[in-house]
Amino acid sequence: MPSEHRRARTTVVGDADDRPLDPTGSPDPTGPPDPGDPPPVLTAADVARITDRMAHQIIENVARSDFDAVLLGIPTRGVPLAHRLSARILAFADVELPVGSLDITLYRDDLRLRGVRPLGETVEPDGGVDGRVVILVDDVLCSGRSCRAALDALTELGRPRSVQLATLVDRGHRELPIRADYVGKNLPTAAAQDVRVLLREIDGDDPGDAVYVDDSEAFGTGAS
Ligand SMILES: O=P(O)(O)OC[C@H]1O[C@H](OP(=O)(O)OP(=O)(O)O)[C@H](O)[C@@H]1O
Ligand SMILES: O=c1cc[nH]c(=O)[nH]1
Repeated sequence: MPSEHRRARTTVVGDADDRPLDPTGSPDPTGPPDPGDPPPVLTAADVARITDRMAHQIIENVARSDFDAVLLGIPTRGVPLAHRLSARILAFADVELPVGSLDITLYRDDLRLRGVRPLGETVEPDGGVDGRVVILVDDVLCSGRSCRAALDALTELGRPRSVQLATLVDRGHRELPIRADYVGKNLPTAAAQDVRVLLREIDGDDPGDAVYVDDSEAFGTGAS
């Protein structure tokens, strides 16, 4: 298993793609880097297909608001996902939703538990957030604490008309009353497992996009 890649925990989402996963993985080139590694639960082709479906769902929904919506990625991997969704929405609907990013580090309720972390970047989307539909984008939804922190961080940017949440994977294990409006894949997982999302913009082309479910025991802490 490539130790340089982040270990994450998960279960994925939707009007989610709930088709059974192929336990043997797929022949997609996004295979595990080491021969002994388990295959990814989602390959690059799966991630692309899921992203396209989420883009269509967002189009259907924000059309009701005259597309007065922005996508705000939560660092780290929510940011490239937000850009991908915007690009696919442009391709499908010929509408360009502005993209920004929202650093939540200082709003987390576990700052002391997690130790020092570098600050991420907050980038206000073109036109700001006031009075608009803000779609928070993240790669994994688990406890909901990151989303809660994002809602607090968002108050620094303005007062949206409404806030929605899009996540590539919902692994359950919620600790707060938070749900996603757009779920790529529901991945039921044990609490001790980690869902690890790799995206080529952050993690490079080798192996490229992939989602793994790891047994945290096998990898030490289980921290993402
Ligand atoms: O619902 P939660 O339990 O809060 O978990 C979800 C969050 O955890 C991961 O981020 P992480 O804090 O590991 O930071 P990273 O994105 O920079 O890796 C993931 O990217 C989500 O943002
Ligand atoms: O990225 C993450 C966050 C929480 N839990 C996971 O399994 N992965």
